[in-house]
Amino acid sequence: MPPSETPDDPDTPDASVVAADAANAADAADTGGTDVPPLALDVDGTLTTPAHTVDPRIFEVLPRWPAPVVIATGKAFPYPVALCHFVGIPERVVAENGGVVCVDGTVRFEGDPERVREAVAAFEERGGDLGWDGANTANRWRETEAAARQTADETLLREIAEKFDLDFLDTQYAYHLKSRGVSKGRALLTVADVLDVDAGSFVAVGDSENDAELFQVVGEAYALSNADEVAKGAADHVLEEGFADGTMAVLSDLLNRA
Ligand SMILES: O=C(O)COP(=O)(O)O
Ligand SMILES: [Mg+2]
Repeated sequence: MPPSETPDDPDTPDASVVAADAANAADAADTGGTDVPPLALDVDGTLTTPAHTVDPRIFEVLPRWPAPVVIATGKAFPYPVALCHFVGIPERVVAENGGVVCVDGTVRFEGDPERVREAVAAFEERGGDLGWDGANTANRWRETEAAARQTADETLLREIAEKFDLDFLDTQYAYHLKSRGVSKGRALLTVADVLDVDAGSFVAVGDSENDAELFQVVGEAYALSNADEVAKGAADHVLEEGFADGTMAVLSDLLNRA
């Protein structure tokens, strides 16, 4: 098993130590004395293990983080909401690559879902298959864009995206068709506005081309070692560690710096 798959690898930060540092920083924040930044965290490839499961260390650290934590993902709306719920942090989420923004009791939608529906219909008319099973949980609750399994016909999807003036994204986990201009970055500006926090004060961690615009609006951006070239090119720092190991290393470092 490679080191990045073992949560208690001695080279990666110990969750209880980072959680204790976060709790101490939260105490300091209560008395106005910490510079721990707000976070914008991608999910797949960032809070997960190479086996696609959520790394349990985040359950210890994120609830104690002394500044806002925004979960920013390409997944459909219910997934990050459920993650926040079960981690025990406020529902501050960007879903569908920026198509949905939910923060502190408000929800906003971006993009043109009708055009995406038409594009998917055209894709299917041409014999394309998004690749999901009958339950279609990947798209069932999707409000603004469409996701396809990476078994889907990429060439045809790209052609359809072009024809309908949509963006095609490959996140390493799925293909997406989304409205142009919609992005995790634009969505974070909305979140920051609602929270009345400067977007430039956020630190972001991510792994794919759908994180590139996010990296551009935050103050400091980290790409994990498992990131694609677009994400690495857009980041301020490229980490040696991958997946949640890398994210934990960033969080530990941010607490030590504050
Ligand atoms: O839904 C995807 O394709 C990837 O999701 P992510 O943005 O959380 O990595
Ligand atoms: Mg990702």
